[in-house]
Amino acid sequence: MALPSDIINSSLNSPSVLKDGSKLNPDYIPERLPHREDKLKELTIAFRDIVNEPGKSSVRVVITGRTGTGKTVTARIFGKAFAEQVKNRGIKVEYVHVNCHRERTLYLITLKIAEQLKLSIPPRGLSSQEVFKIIHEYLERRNMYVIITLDEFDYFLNSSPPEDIYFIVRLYDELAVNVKRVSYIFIIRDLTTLSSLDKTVRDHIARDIIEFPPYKSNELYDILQDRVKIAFYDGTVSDDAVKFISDINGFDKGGSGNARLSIETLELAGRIADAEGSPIVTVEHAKKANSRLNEEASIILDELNYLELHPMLLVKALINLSKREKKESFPIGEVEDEYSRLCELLGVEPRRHTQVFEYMRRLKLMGIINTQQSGKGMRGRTTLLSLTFPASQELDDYVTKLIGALKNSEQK
Ligand SMILES: Nc1ncnc2c1ncn2[C@@H]1O[C@H](COP(=O)(O)OP(=O)(O)OP(=O)(O)O)[C@@H](O)[C@H]1O
Repeated sequence: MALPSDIINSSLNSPSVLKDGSKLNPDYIPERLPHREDKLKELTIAFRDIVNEPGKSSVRVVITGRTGTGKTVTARIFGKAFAEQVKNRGIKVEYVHVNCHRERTLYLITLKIAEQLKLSIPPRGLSSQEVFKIIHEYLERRNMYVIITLDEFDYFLNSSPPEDIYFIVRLYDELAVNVKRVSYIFIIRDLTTLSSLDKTVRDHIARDIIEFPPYKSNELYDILQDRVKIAFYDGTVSDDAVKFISDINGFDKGGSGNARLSIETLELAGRIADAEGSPIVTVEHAKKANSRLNEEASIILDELNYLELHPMLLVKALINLSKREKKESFPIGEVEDEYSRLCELLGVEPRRHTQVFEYMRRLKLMGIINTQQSGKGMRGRTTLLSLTFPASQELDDYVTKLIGALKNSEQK
């Protein structure tokens, strides 16, 4: 039997298909952005007034789209490249990227902006408004402009007091200045978050909306091939493996269109090939990686087997809405309406509201749905529901089949 030290040594020396795994890291910023060139163009057009008429207006752009559609990476690449290009034209622009999920309050967001501008702020005693004033004075002194991306802005809208939302978006009502130096990119996964906001606030956010559609399989293929070139040794990844991953995830083929998940699958396929001592990543490795990553989803499929008819119809209502409206979360009222419609179609009596509420609570405990409060707009809060997994065709078929079986057994 081999000694542990021998095993460790030989494994440390064993060859790998990966030349540089960091290129598959979710935070890695690639040099090229296949299939997002048009979005870079749209962003440039939206922000070109900073160059044409500096200081005249504060640009606001919303980027929206499902998870893994390249919203963050595109904003980052745009910001950096835009700042570099306008420098050649004599305009100083800094790009700042803040994740509102990590920086959960207005105060923390403001500090993060100051930190990225390399501005030192006294640790205590200042309000967010005062920090913003310091930031603006700093920009003014240096005759600079800043593009601030507020990523996962949904979280900020859903969890902040209205006065903080008001402050950040209506900045120039609060700061008495002539030259507008701050512009924003708001990244919002689900646009329904905006609908609960007061119109005067909403109009300051949603001026220009750029949608990022889920990727099709040929698009994922190009994105993956780019990563294969920089992360793997030449010729170590079979074309079939890349094709399999892009087909399984391509939105046009019933997948979620998620580039992050596709890259993650590619990486895992590489690690599986290494673990098996294979010099090539084959389609089998890609399949294994895919099913490992889908294990969680399959646990959920198992859970679905135990649902009764009415909670199952609520799941189906959410699947229908997600597919029809190409969004992820829906106000509870909308889900109930779709549920009632389904009941009518099936000729069953819909359950009362309180009972539906109870089912939703249970579905949440089972990890099948997520609930979230919508923003505290003037029109009050509402609960937003979403599925914890993509509403794929496969899942839809599965749920439809289960509903049919439950309906039949009820009739017997
Ligand atoms: N067009 C593209 N070319 C190359 N890589 C891409 C492209 N689109 C997305 N990616 C990569 O896919 C991953 C996910 O992208 P990103 O984080 O930008 O998605 P997102 O839309 O912001 O997702 P989320 O809503 O979950 O935050 C990252 O590793 C990113 O580099």
